[in-house]
Amino acid sequence: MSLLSAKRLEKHYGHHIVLENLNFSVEQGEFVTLVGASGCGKTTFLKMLLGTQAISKGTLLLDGQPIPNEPGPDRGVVFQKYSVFPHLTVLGNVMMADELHSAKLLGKTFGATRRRAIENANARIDEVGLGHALHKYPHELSGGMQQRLAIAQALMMRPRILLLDEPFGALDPGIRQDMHALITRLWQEQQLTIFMITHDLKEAFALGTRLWVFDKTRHDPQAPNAYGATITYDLPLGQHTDEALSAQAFSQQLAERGVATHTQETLL
Ligand SMILES: Nc1ncnc2c1ncn2[C@@H]1O[C@H](COP(=O)(O)OP(=O)(O)OP(=O)(O)O)[C@@H](O)[C@H]1O
Repeated sequence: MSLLSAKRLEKHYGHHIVLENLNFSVEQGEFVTLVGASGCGKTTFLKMLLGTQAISKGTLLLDGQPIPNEPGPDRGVVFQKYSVFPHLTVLGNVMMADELHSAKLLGKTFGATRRRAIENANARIDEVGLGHALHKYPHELSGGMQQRLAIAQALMMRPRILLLDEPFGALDPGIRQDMHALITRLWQEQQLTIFMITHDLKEAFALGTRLWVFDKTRHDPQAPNAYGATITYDLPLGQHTDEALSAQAFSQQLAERGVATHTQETLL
């Protein structure tokens, strides 16, 4: 059985059809990169996987069961910005992920349970290379360090699925390379299944094992919200290809077919 699967999945906001006819199955350990024009519904898709947006039609299954319509410890998420709490230290931020979860089950944690949570938080913080910054606040961290913190927070509950919404979009190219190495290491070590939105096709090729392009196949100029985007390309990505060249060739192919994504602007 696939980890995640969808059949004729749709998402509407009122009369606005954002996504339609999504069909896929994803196995554990895949790294799916998602590209598509701004506003085509990529974040909405991640929110359905996270459980903060309900599906409108069709099926979306996790382990063969309808995906719960609330976030759970099996799914972690990192957004481009503002994922961390500004008034909490690095340790406080990562502990918060545990506290939010435990509070739902047991109320506040004490004693041995809390000590275990602190040990767990320290381990996650070390994993992302922030062990030296345990008691710093987010405003004292660089952009890259803040995203490392957001990743540690997302991994605190040991999720199987990690959802990344343009997590490196605001970072400088050099820092991005470091973050690519980090996310690749965590993906491999923790056997995560990752869905990552990016506007950078080179990044999509460099990190993913599979690339999805979201686009509309039907348009009505009189009613722009009548049709939603779907997955128009589902491309397996080789691990040993020249990512930059492959990304450029694919970008040209998209341009020839009139698929508008931001990615072409950066590549062509
Ligand atoms: N909660 C909401 N209620 C109503 N409409 C929404 C809601 N969230 C998103 N939308 C609309 O759904 C469409 C898809 O938005 P979404 O953020 O999923 O796109 P996106 O592909 O992630 O865009 P970007 O690449 O710019 O982040 C947009 O038209 C947006 O305005």
